[in-house]
Amino acid sequence: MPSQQTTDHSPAQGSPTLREMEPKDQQLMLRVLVLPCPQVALRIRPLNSTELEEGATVIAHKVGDQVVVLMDPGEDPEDTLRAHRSRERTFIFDTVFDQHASQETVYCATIQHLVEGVISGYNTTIFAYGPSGAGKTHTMLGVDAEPGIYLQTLTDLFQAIEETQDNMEYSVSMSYLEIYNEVIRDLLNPSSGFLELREDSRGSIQIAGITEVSTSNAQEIMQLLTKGNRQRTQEPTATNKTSSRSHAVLQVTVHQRSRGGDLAEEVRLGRLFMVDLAGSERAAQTQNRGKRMKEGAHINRSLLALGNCINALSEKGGSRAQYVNFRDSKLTRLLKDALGGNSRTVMIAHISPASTSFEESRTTLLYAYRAKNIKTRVKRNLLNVSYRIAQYTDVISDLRREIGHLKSKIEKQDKEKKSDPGVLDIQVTIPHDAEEDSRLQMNRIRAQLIGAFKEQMEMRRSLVELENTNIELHIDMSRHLLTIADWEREKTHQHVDVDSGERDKEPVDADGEEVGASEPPEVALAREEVNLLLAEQQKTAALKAGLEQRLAHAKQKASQMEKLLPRQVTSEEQREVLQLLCRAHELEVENTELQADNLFRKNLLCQKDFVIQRYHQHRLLCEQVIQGQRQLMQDNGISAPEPLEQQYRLYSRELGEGTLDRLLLQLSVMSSSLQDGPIMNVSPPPTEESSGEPLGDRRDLPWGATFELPQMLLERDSDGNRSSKSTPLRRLGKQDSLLPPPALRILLTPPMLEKPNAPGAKSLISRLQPTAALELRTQQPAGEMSPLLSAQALKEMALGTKSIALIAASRRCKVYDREGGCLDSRDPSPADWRWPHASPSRDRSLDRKAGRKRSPSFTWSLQQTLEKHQPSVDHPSESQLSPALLQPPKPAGKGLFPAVPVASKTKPSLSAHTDENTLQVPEVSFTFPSAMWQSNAAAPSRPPLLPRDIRGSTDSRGRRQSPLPPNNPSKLQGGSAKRPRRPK
Ligand SMILES: Nc1ncnc2c1ncn2[C@@H]1O[C@H](COP(=O)(O)OP(=O)(O)OP(=O)(O)O)[C@@H](O)[C@H]1O
Repeated sequence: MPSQQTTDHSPAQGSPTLREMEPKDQQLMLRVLVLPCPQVALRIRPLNSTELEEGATVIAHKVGDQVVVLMDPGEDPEDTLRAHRSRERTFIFDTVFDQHASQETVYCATIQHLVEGVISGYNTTIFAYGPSGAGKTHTMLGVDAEPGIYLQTLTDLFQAIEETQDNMEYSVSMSYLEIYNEVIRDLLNPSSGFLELREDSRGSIQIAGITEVSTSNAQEIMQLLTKGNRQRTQEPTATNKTSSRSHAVLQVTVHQRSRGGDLAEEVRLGRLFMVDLAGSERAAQTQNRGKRMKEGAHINRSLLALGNCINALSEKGGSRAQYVNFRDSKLTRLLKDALGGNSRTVMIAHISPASTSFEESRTTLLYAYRAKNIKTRVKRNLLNVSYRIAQYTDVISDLRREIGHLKSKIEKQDKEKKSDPGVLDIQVTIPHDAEEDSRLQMNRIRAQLIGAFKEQMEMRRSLVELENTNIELHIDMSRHLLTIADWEREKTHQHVDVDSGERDKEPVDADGEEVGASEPPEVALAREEVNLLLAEQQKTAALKAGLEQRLAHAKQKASQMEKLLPRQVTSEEQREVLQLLCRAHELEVENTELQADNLFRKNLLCQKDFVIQRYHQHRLLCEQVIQGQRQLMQDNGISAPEPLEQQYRLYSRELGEGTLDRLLLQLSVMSSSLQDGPIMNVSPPPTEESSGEPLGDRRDLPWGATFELPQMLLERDSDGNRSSKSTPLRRLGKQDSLLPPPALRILLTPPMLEKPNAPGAKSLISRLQPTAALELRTQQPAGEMSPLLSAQALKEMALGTKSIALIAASRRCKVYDREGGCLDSRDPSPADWRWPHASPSRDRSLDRKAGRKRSPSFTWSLQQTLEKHQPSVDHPSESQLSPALLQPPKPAGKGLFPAVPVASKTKPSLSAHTDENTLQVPEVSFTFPSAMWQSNAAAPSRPPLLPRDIRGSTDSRGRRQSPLPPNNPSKLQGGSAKRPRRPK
């Protein structure tokens, strides 16, 4: 019996649903959760009356939650000749539902967990597939007593929206269409005729002229759907009395915008497609004639096109490996994103259990099974996010300049008043109606000035917006240029292959034709788009130039008005106007600073999200490559050299421990906290009095950012699960919690500051750029705060920067040297297991390398921080880390490569594990060894951090860690309590 293996992508049993999670965790999930391929479920409907009348037997059997066995009714059990060629098939899906499954069960197991993603800006597609009469419309639409997926999804969607409505502004719109005989009809406005499909500049599919109805609740949508459904083409066929002869697509679009007067707030756009496909059918069986037959042919053609796309996409390498012809039918064009692009997709295949439907069921199962191998790349749709912090810094510096100018004017007036008391006398002698006139004139001028000021601000904002548009166009253009470049490269490769006599390896498209000769349609489209985008860019540039001219003119007018002031108003009134202007400018500066702050944060998060996504993709690719190569080596009996084997074991171990996943999780936690906490303080630097601490040490900190590590970060266990009850001591009770968090790398890209020398901008710019030092504060348990680091301390740390991994590696080697071969007989020779970069010369070269790679960012060892702030503890990092840290590595399972001791988990960065190529995230890196969390800088008398019961505990993979005497520093440090020298 051929069994077809698949991986399980169904939601983990017992894991909390998004709604049950803490809000921060929700955010985390929504950012990190990526479904690598469609979730495919199967639903088997009950036998219907016709089938029973025909005497059909049940041949589709659900086995467990994921397996279905389809028996061949034509098989003769007595036929020994065919005994080994059974047509019985076993298929594994993410979920299998039998005739007893309720609508709710189907919904909860397949769709529910994706609903929250839609409101966070992810695209989601649900489609029902199967032969005619298999139950697709029943699953999607349902009946009043048992509503289907449409209503349940929408109810949950609106509920989720309601729950987050305080912070977000939503607008939901829907459209409902059918594809009948390859034409698109608007089911909400059937009189609009046939509609066209178009691809916008972002590559997403749009339907020109479709009716978009704004709705506010699920019931309203259901009413519209019922109305639309009446318009849907339905006819009785031999297999179904109410057969849908078209593909119906319900599209719900959720626009989400953060509340508040943010200029360039984030706008998320989530699209939910719910597709009830027309039933596939066999012409011979349906006995359709004439119109019905033509419909059937169209349905089958579009489903065939869909099948071809599924086949092409599920080939190894997916859409990159071979050309996927989405353009073959309207259906595939519409579902392009759902299948191979940016969408979380759920396919629910339907079959009848009847023996009379064996062929349909078999082909449906094969079809659905193929869909499981499709890979999609899911990303969140974020719009209008401005990255132009530099623009804001310009505006701020302009405003600051104006404030300075106005203030100096006021001061000048004050001086004049003091030196010429006659001014006062003049004022006193002003007659009453002249005073009234003057007041009116004053009001007029004040109104004019404020109007001019507002106008200027509007123009400045529009300029920022235009600049953003420009950037978006630029990004779009890069995307298309990349498509073209990819194609050109592919073409070159093809030529090279042809030249080297590998012509027969040329890729073929879905129809088996060679694609080497002609350009694929998306490349042609990309070329068209580039031209359009160029024209758009020119238009934007012209608009920008016009606006800049108007702004310059407005500025000139305002300054003329200011000059006229002294002639038109009395000195006291003029003072008032100037003060008012000053105040207005100050408020605007504050406002703009807040916006810049907000943008900076968003920028940071976006970049981090992007890095995570890319990194995740890269990691998956590496895993595939490694596994593929290992398989190849195994198949061909090639044995890898020992060092390579060692590295592979280390790699597998990392994978098992989920180190990288934890890293991703922590980054996401960090970003959640960044969203809440202050990131940068753009207000003027604190004075000595206001900050309450001497300025001496901080004056030279150009970037006064304060980072607070979220408590949550400290309260995560090794699996990333949050434990609200965990306390430092409680955590100590758990071996895993002793594992120090992996390196926390925060990507901080200095904003593109176009005019760094502009007066006023300089201070903000310097604060935006993490170029010199950071004030680092960790949130200690039980409210203890480690002291802020002074600039001097930071400088020292920066000077003495060493990768903690190098220190740890070097220590291990030293300990090994001191212990002089105390490894057991299975241990390889020290040279075998010693970390290659443990030698001082190697250290130096690595350090140089690291320094080169990371410049101008900083990696500093917090161990030094501890040393600095904990002078009474002889060597905090060693006395507080697991004793196993200081042990020579023990051999792993089979004994060739040493088990990485607990200490190795203190190695904060990927680069610390091996000296092979590592993934570097250039920019600012913080390394937080566990000692940081476990130290008590303020109270050196704290009891030893490693309780007795932990010392002999097991590691995360269940291996025994050898215990070491806790209070035998001489043993720990090779007979000397001296601090080991750092590698140079
Ligand atoms: N799980 C089920 N439980 C009870 N009845 C069902 C179930 N699935 C389908 N049915 C019934 O079977 C009949 C045909 O179902 P349905 O119209 O949903 O099929 P379909 O796949 O949409 O067909 P077509 O492609 O021809 O439109 C309907 O009367 C429906 O009520």
